[in-house]
Amino acid sequence: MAQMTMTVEKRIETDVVSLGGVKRAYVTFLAGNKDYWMGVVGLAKGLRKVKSAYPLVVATLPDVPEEHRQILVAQGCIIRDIKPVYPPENETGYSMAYYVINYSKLRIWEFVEYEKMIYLDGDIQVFSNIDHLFDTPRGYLYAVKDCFCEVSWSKTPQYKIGYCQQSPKKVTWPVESLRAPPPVYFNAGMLVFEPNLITYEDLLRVVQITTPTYFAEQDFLNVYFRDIYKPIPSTYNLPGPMLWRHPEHIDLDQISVVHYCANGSKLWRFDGAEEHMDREDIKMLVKKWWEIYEDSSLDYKNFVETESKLNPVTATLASKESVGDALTSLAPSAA
Ligand SMILES: O=c1ccn([C@@H]2O[C@H](COP(=O)(O)OP(=O)(O)O)[C@@H](O)[C@H]2O)c(=O)[nH]1
Ligand SMILES: OC[C@H]1O[C@H](O[C@@H]2[C@@H](O)[C@H](O)[C@@H](O)[C@H](O)[C@@H]2O)[C@H](O)[C@@H](O)[C@H]1O
Ligand SMILES: [Mn+2]
Repeated sequence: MAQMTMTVEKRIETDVVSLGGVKRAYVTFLAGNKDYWMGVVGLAKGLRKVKSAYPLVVATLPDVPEEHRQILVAQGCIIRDIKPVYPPENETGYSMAYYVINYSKLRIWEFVEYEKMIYLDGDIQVFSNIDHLFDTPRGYLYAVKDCFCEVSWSKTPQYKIGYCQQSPKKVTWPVESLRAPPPVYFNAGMLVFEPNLITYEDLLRVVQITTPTYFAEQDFLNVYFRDIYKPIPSTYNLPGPMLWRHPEHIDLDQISVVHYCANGSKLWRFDGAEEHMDREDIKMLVKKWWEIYEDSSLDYKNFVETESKLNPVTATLASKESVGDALTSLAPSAA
C-alpha cells in the first residue's frame, strides 16, 4: 500500500486551514452495544498510522454504552451524540434487517462546525493517507461506485440479469425491455461531503416522504444526491466483493481504503467460515486490520507521547482539536 508521511510543515499548513474556522474532520457512525466500537477504534488508529491531520468524530446513538464511549474518547475520538432517524414503515424489508438504523447516518449533515467531512463506516480501514480528498472542489458529494454482484442484491433487476456498473460491458443492459440502465450508484460506506443545515433539514423532510427500499439510507442518499454525486476511484473504498467479482479492476498495492462489508468479513467476528473468507487476499487484509488494532504505539496516549518527543509541533496539534489551541500552547509564555 502506498504510504504517505505527514511532514510537520504539511501538518501546520493543514491546520492553519482549520485556523480560519475552515474545519475538517473524519466522521463515522456508531449504534448499539455490539462490537462495532472495535471497528471505530481500528479506524481511529489507522488514521493515526497514516498521519492524518484531522480528528475522527463519532456520531453516536443513545444505545451505545458508556464503556464503549470512554474507550473511544481515550482513543482521541470526538463523540457527537445524535438522535435516531426513523424512516417510514417499510413493507418490502431491507437487504439486512438492521439497515433501518443506518438512516441515523443522516445526522452527520448537521455537523456544520465542519466545512468538509469524510464519512467512513466503522467497518472500514484507511491504509494510506487520504487527507487530500478534503481539497476536492466544493459543491459535490464524492463516493465510490458500488458493486451489484453479491447475493445481497438478489432482488434487484440488475442482479437478476447479471449486470454490474463495475463491468457494464460484461452483460449489456436490455434497454428495449428494461429501458434506461440504473444511474451510477455509490456505496454509502465512504462519503466526501459538506455538512449544511439547509440540506440537513431537507434530508429529514424528504426521508419521511420517501418509501424505504432495499439498501435503506444508501438508496435514499443515491437518489437525493444524484445531481451532485461525483464518482471517485475504488482505491478510496474497496468493498471486499470487488476482489472476486471484478479482480481486473483491482491492484491491491494501490488501495488506500478497504471496506470490510463482504458477508463474514466483519473483523471483530471474523472466523473465515463464510464463502470467499478463505481467500489469501481477504486473510491478508484482515491480518493488516488486526495489526493496526493491536498496535499499542498507535493508541492515542502513546502516539501523542511519542510524537511529543519526535515532533513537538505535530504532537501538540495531534492533541488539540483546533489549531488555535495548539498554536496558543506553543506560543512562548508571556514574560
Ligand atoms: O449494529 C450496528 C450496525 C451498523 N453500525 C454502523 O453503521 C455502519 C453501516 O453498517 P455496515 O457497515 O454493517 O453495513 P455494510 O457496509 O456491511 O453494508 C457500520 O459500519 C457502523 O459504522 C453500527 O455502529 N452498529
Ligand atoms: O444501510 C445500507 C448499507 O449499504 C451499504 O452496504 C451494502 C452495499 O455495499 C452492497 O453493495 C453490498 O453488497 C452489501 O453487502 C453491503 O452491505 C453500505 O456499505 C453501508 O454503509 C450501508 O449504507
Ligand atoms: Mn460497512
